[in-house]
Amino acid sequence: MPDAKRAPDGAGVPARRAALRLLDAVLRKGLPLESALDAAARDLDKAEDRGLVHAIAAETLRRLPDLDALIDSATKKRLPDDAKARFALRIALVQALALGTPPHAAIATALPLIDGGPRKLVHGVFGTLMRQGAALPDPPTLPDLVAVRWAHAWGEEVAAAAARLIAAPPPLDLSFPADRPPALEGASLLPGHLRLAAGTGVAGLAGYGEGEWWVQDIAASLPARLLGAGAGRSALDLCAAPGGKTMQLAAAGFAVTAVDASESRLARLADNLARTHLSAQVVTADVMAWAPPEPVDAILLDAPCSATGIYRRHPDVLHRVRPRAIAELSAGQAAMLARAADWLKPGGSLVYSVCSLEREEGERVAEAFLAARSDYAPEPISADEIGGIAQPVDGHLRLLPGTLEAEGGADGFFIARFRRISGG
Ligand SMILES: C[S@@+](CC[C@H](N)C(=O)[O-])C[C@H]1O[C@@H](n2cnc3c(N)ncnc32)[C@H](O)[C@@H]1O
Repeated sequence: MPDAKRAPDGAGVPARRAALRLLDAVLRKGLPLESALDAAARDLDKAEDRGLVHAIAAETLRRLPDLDALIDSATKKRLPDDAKARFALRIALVQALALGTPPHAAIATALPLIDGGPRKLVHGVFGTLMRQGAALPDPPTLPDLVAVRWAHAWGEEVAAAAARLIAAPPPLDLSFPADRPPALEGASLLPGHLRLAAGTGVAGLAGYGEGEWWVQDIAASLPARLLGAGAGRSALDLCAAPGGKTMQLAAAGFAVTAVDASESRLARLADNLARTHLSAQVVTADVMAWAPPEPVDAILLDAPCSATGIYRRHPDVLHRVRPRAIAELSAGQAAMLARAADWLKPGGSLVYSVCSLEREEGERVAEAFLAARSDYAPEPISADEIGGIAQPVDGHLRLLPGTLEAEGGADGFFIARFRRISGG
């Protein structure tokens, strides 16, 4: 409802209001950035305005501890975390210091967000920081909880690499059938992979409409590769949408059944298959309630997870994923893996993957699975299978920040492969 007392918004203000709503949805309500975007930007029609809203919110989330430290350095009394004045200052500062917005435009479009609140204070803090020549540090500072958790799990150097990788936008990785490389310039780190510069627009790129390739981080392309060639073999792709791995499996020749609980995400999977002229049987179902009609030769379970491994593209995970959620997800992953394991033929391979940087969702799930299932054995992954881009640990792949850093990095992932040795 329009606020009767509020002056009409000037140019650029609705996008900043939407950015404030989006940041509030992530930081106060704990919602994922991507799923909160539509509601937050509901009154913006132009794609460029929505793009600006996303850019402001995502960059604020990447730089939050440093933005807050600047704000705190210039206020006598600390502004509460959820104060509108703090949100408005974050939005103005991130634009002026990281997104190249002229400072006068950054503050002019942020002040109306305060609606009768402490405009003078916000104006004063912003002005002081600009006069002082305030800058954001490089690399950015990780939120304390994440820095401590990752340093504890993986060591200080990995946490430091994660901070370095937040500063630079990730490159654009494409996947395609290995025997049909697209005519594009880029670095190929594996067969069926091409890496293009960060910021490359997808829609205008040659071959998109023709379905010659799909966007997929190189780390996310590894699980399907580990199931090998598919001619004459059946595969279940569990938790499949939007279908990056389904397309890989179909391109490798598997007869794929792609299962996912989300209709909207499966609609994207169907579009992706149509665009790339690949085929799979698509099933809308909860993996915990569904079962296949007969056992299959290969299974890929890309389980729902905290997604902390994709913090570069989805920096909201740095702020909203808490240990309790990780524990709950881990229990769900273990239950899904136990169920899926009954659907594999003896001699078949099962790949379990999560885009998570938490041991609880990776190593711990794999260990507990092997301890509980005498019909399964590890099927160790070798570095040669993945072109040496990472070194397996105990036969599993653990991709940490720092992997391929000189080439632009890779998402954080855990991937394990098991072989069914009996039963079925
Ligand atoms: C990590 S994403 C999958 C990404 C996908 N494998 C790809 O490569 O494009 C996890 C998926 O799990 C699905 N999911 C979550 N819980 C599920 C359940 N109980 N049964 C089936 N799918 C589920 C979500 O809808 C989501 O699409």
